[in-house]
Amino acid sequence: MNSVTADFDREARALLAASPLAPERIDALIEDLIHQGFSYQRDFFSSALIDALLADLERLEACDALASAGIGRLNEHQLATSIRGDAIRWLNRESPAQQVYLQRLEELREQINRALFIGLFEFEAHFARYPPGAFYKRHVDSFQGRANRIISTVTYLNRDWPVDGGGEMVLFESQQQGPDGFNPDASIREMARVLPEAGTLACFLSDSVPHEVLPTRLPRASIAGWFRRNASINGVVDPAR
Ligand SMILES: O=C(O)CCC(=O)C(=O)O
Ligand SMILES: [Fe+2]
Repeated sequence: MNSVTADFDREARALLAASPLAPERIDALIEDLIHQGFSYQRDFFSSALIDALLADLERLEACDALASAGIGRLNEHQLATSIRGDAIRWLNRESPAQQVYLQRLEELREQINRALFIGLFEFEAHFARYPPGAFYKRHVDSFQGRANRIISTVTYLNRDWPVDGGGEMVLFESQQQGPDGFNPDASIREMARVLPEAGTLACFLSDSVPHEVLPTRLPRASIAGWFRRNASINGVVDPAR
């Protein structure tokens, strides 16, 4: 093993030891998911892991490795930014922080599978940075019937987020989608408003919980992720992303 890989492994081991998940918080999250279709848990992740993830995101930003997020088939830039204004980078285990984060989410995946028998089989996630003024209009993360994204997760990385910082995620009452998907203009009841505070994990059902990100006043950092089930469309296995 060369010294670079040795350093990487040492750092990953130290971070892993510093960031255990609390079993009772996982239980609480799963209970909420069963009863209300969403959950958010403050201080779910240790400061050590959150700080390492934020440092990783800042390193990626400094080398211009984030790209404007697209939406489905719309790649017209202006149209996309009228719906969402974040820049993203997919996690790929390139740093100890990403490796440890993905390992913790793997543990969560196993626990959810054990409790709910829903056969989640993989997790994909990206860093997201919302510059001041950016938002993400109300949407659902997957289409019913074609749903391979089953449970959405959002982890926030923002230390000392002020109450007037904006950028809250608003969760709306679950809705059944029509044949054309979810109607973005229907009026629906707000269920929860989540501050993007460092260490908070939010989870919700991907195909039935509409949500939005309110305009942020400060630069806002997060990791959006999805537990997936394999979906095959017309016999073709749907690839990740
Ligand atoms: O960052 C958030 O609070 C939610 C992001 C989101 O809805 C998404 O990326 O699909
Ligand atoms: Fe979303």
